[in-house]
Amino acid sequence: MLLQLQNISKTYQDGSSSVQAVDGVSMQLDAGEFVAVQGPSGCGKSTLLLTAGGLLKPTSGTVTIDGQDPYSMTADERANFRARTIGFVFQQFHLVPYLSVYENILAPGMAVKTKANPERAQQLIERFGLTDRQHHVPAKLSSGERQRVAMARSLLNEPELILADEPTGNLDHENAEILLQFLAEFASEGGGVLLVTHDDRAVSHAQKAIHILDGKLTSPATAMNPV
Ligand SMILES: Nc1ncnc2c1ncn2[C@@H]1O[C@H](COP(=O)(O)OP(=O)(O)OP(=O)(O)O)[C@@H](O)[C@H]1O
Repeated sequence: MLLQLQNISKTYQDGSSSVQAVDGVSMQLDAGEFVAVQGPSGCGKSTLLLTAGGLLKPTSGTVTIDGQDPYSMTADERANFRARTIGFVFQQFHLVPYLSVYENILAPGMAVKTKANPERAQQLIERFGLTDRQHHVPAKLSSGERQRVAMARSLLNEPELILADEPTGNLDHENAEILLQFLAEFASEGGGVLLVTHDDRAVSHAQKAIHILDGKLTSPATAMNPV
């Protein structure tokens, strides 16, 4: 099993008030699986994804990625483990504005010193149709191109798992389809994909859809269109 969440809860403490964003979520994801978690704004999707990705420690519960608990590691070990194991794709792309396409794609290699890999960055640039754009900074790109850069970057270190937070949120239909097909392809080649979204298009590419409401899963996984 690639990813396992056991009874995950996350409460944000905001002064004297607290918000329970995730409330007792358990789920698992196997290699080769593409699972979509769907729910309305504010229901805890991003919190769940950050927790699953070793970026936000849950208040209680256990996260296991590839047999390891990222929150039992030191911060440095966890950062290295994340960089080797997980690719992240976000709605807002999170590209470094002053780096070129090529440099943005190569950036995660810096986090994993043994894997900095210019050849792989070039292969990804070609695969994602960015050859003519590789020396541009993100501001010169379309939204679809920016998300393809983010997708290429997420693949640099050959992760086992991709975690995607509303990745189609800023894309038109054609670019959303391109992105979702890449995610489906990644899963069909043996990777795991966990996508959180309210976009029905995204869900139709997943093998399973899980619903979340007020921080709780509301339905068991149901089979969608098999990839
Ligand atoms: N850092 C924070 N501090 C306090 N409350 C937070 C924090 N981050 C999120 N929340 C609250 O936790 C709840 C869940 O937020 P979260 O962003 O996980 O939901 P979401 O389903 O991803 O929403 P959206 O689809 O709008 O991005 C919301 O009530 C939100 O206001």
